[in-house]
Amino acid sequence: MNSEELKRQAAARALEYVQSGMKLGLGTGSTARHFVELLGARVRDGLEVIGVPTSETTRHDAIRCGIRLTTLDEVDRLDLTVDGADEIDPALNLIKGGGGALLREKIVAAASDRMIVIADDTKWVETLGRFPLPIEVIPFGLGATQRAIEKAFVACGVAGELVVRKAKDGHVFVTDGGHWIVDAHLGRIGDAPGLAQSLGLIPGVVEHGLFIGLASVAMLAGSQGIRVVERQ
Ligand SMILES: O=C(CO)[C@H](O)[C@H](O)COP(=O)(O)O
Repeated sequence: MNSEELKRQAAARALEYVQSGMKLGLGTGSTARHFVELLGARVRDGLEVIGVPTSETTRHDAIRCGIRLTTLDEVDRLDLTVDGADEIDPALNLIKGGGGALLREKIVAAASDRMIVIADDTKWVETLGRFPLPIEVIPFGLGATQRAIEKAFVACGVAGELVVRKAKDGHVFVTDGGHWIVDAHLGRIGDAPGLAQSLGLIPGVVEHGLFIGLASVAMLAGSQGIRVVERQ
């Protein structure tokens, strides 16, 4: 089975948790797109849900699939968010933001009673950090922000290169919120909650891709089937 089929299987399993009447957070990325497409098919069969997309890309996908949309200004809490991840550790802490949507993804996940992470099992790691950690920053004062990030790294016992993310056309990648992303190549993050806290205090850092304590369940698709891991 190829990786797209595995992602679709994980998405299909998450769909089993969706009930009519739910308010849903709709994630971003290739795995989340499978979920949106499968959800759209159920909506066309009569399932009644309303969704909040985590990116402009997902908003367009959801509209194409016939899913009714709302915003976090119009609804208070969401019942469930289903999203992908770049890395998942045994505590269900995540690295997200490979697709650049980490800010809206975190706002939506934090407004949800439950977050299900869907992925193929290559995303499962013992310790976060092999995947470069996305940090969304304000372009103004980038040098000062980067120096503050490096200081936080030293205090948290990690080190690695910071690279301003570029789009495919070679220009700086700009997020849906108009910010930039620096990817931190750390290799290993021993204390992800500690680093998350330190990065959150830096002026100029809008958000970072460490999702601590947000995911309740992970659905990991592999050649042996789907492993469901619940947060302890
Ligand atoms: O965080 C994300 C986007 O910001 C994605 O969920 C993450 O990058 C995983 O993407 P994919 O399912 O394509 O591997």
